[in-house]
Amino acid sequence: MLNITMIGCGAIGVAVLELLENDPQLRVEHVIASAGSETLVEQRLASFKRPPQVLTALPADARPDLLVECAGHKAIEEHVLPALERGIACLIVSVGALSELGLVERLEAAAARGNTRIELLPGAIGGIDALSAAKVGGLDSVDYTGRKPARAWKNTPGEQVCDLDAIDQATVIFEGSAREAARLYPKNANVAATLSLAGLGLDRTRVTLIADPLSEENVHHFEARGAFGGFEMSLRGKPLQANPKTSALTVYSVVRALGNHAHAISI
Ligand SMILES: NC(=O)C1=CN([C@@H]2O[C@H](COP(=O)(O)OP(=O)(O)OC[C@H]3O[C@@H](n4cnc5c(N)ncnc54)[C@H](OP(=O)(O)O)[C@@H]3O)[C@@H](O)[C@H]2O)C=CC1
Ligand SMILES: O=C([O-])CC(=O)C(=O)O
Repeated sequence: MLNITMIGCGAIGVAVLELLENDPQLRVEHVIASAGSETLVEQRLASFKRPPQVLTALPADARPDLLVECAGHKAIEEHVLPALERGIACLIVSVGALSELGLVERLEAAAARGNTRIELLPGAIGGIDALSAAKVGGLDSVDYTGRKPARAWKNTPGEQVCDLDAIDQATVIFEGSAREAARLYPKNANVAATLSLAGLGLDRTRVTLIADPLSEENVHHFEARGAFGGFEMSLRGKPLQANPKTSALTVYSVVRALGNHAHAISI
């Protein structure tokens, strides 16, 4: 059985815990919450058969088999880097954090010192296997468009571009590089960063973000061209009720990745 520590217990974290409850090979022992949010998180976990212990930092003597981040960009610096230094393998969903200059190199150095690994999860998108394989032969272009219902762009710079409550048609709120998208939209452009890191890099991947009042889905579309040929994919994700910014597939992506570490056959 794998002993897991989970960072963050919001929309993704709670849904992952629900799905893992009956897996005898995976056990989340600790959940790391933001300081001051411990009681709230304990309440969220009250109905679980064996709720994980809620802490604000990994105890010095704790040695989980895996640490999985489901919290947000700041958690990478705060929890993932120190865990890697301690030799704990980490899985992360907040891939957009790697858009900060130098962070990729710091994560690699921490993992090398800890003799461990960091795994960037596909989250709300698919096709990362094909895109990163295509990169081996050389890519010419990768274009990504993220389209979400208008409410998913609340409390983002999109509010300065248009009135999200008043728009009656799909409106482009951002065009630029994946690096800039991930910086400006930390809760909405992790997919842009993931596609970039698998493909052409954060500065050469072109990103368009759209607020669409007529859509109920988070639609991720990308097109890649290169020596391998061409590849186009459109994924229409259902948003989580607990957080309309986040697609349900992100939860399943975490559960799949953890299962692949624990089960005899991985796919
Ligand atoms: N790769 C992908 O495809 C996707 C990635 N994501 C990433 O996943 C993150 C989480 O998504 P979601 O669960 O929907 O968001 P929620 O806001 O519902 O939950 C995040 C939880 O993490 C907690 N948290 C935030 N920072 C820290 C920290 N430093 N240490 C411990 N806990 C922390 C928050 O607590 P509090 O509010 O009390 O700080 C909150 O309870 C997003 O911010 C985004 O970066 C999301 C969707 C798709
Ligand atoms: O969940 C999604 O649809 C994608 C998302 O928020 C992100 O890319 O950060």
